[in-house]
Amino acid sequence: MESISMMRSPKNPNETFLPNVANGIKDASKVTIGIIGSGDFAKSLTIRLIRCGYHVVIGSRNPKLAAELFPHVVDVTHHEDAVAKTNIIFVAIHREHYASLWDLKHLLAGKILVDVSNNTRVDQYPDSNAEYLASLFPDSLVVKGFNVVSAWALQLGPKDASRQVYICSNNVQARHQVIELARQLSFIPIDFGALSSSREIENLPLRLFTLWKGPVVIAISLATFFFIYSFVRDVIHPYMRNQQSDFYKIPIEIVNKTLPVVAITLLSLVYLSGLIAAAYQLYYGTKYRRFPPWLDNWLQCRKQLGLLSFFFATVHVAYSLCLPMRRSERYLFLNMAYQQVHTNVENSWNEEEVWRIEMYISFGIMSLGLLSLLAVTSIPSVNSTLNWREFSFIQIQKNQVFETNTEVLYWHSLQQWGFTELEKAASLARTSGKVIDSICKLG
Ligand SMILES: NC(=O)C1=CN([C@@H]2O[C@H](COP(=O)(O)OP(=O)(O)OC[C@H]3O[C@@H](n4cnc5c(N)ncnc54)[C@H](OP(=O)(O)O)[C@@H]3O)[C@@H](O)[C@H]2O)C=CC1
Ligand SMILES: [Fe+3]
Repeated sequence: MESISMMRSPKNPNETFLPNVANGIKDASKVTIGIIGSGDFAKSLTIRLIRCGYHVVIGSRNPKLAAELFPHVVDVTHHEDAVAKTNIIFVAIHREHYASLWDLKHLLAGKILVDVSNNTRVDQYPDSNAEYLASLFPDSLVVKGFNVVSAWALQLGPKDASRQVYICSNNVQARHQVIELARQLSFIPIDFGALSSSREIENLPLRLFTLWKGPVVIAISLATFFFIYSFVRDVIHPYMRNQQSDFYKIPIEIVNKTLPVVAITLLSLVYLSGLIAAAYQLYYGTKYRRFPPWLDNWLQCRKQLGLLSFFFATVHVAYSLCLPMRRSERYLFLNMAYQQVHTNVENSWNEEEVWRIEMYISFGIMSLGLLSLLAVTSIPSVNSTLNWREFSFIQIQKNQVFETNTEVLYWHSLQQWGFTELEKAASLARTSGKVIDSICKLG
């Protein structure tokens, strides 16, 4: 079968490798892909390439030993031999070993070298691994890519893992060939432009929930604060004052009091950032001025804050549904009934209280429904089915209804907490927010 190795080796590095295919790699069965290294990544990539119909040649320091690890259809050979047989070579070894390929420099000239390496720390070296490879082999066409897929994900196939791969190179043709190859391997390639982006691509797998850190810390801090406040107010205070032991309230009641306040506060933080951004633009009279970094970060975290709010609200609903199941609730209910009989009260119906609670519960359920809708539309696969107008409709219209519900619930929560002063402050903040919002709309 014809392989790339049989083709003329290009003298000019800017020349395309696959002269018989105008738009990159078209017929996989005629293409041989080289891989240097026989480790985990090399093995998984080989399996994926073979499944997609490619020929694979492995370059190893010890081909005899390495051959046992690969399917028999794979050509496992020495580095020189492997490099001579192909024009697209994946460098599946660690950065520290790049220099060991120095002797192959003349053979690698004009060939595409795909750097798949990762580091163990963000910005570990002054230059990225791909830039370092390019500096070692200036006559080769270095392309960065595939480092965000693990060996495990490569083997599993496209079903169970993230499909996006980020690709960059200073040579446009080489970049497009690797992009086409990624597409044929069922990945979603994302063109990151020049090789200078490789540092960013190499840092991607090392990021650990970057956008989640701030919101999670805020949520935990709020939860801790409100939990302690509630514990002191509803358990410690009655105990110190009347020796009344209400410690049974800790696992459910105190937790359930904390959850909705955290949910609503987090949701307020989602809207507050937008209001501050609007005020900032009004103050400077332009929308072209960059927001300060803290506000920029806050605006970027809105989705995470919203989802955390949804989480707290959902858990609150589950806790609330369990409230009547508790043994303590049954005792309290019976005691209340007895007290009523004792004091000869036939009907303790309180119209105002009944209406208030009915309304709160109804608003609560509606808010949760709307919050679920917002959470669902923030899922990328759902989000991508909406056009910009539909998305704004859901975000703006639903938010407005939601804000009204939230206000009622906020009021209810704060009343429960006895935050009279805070209540006034919150009301003032909301009113000023609305004024700013209206001015923005007029503008
Ligand atoms: N494993 C993974 O999930 C992922 C790995 N990567 C990247 O892929 C590259 C390979 O990773 P992985 O396969 O896990 O690593 P392994 O340690 O499993 O394999 C590395 C290979 O490098 C070769 N090698 C070892 N020492 C030297 C040396 N001194 N000189 C030349 N070659 C040497 C060996 O091949 P031989 O003995 O045949 O020469 C070895 O099999 C790394 O850069 C890694 O960052 C990227 C994404 C995910
Ligand atoms: Fe509630």
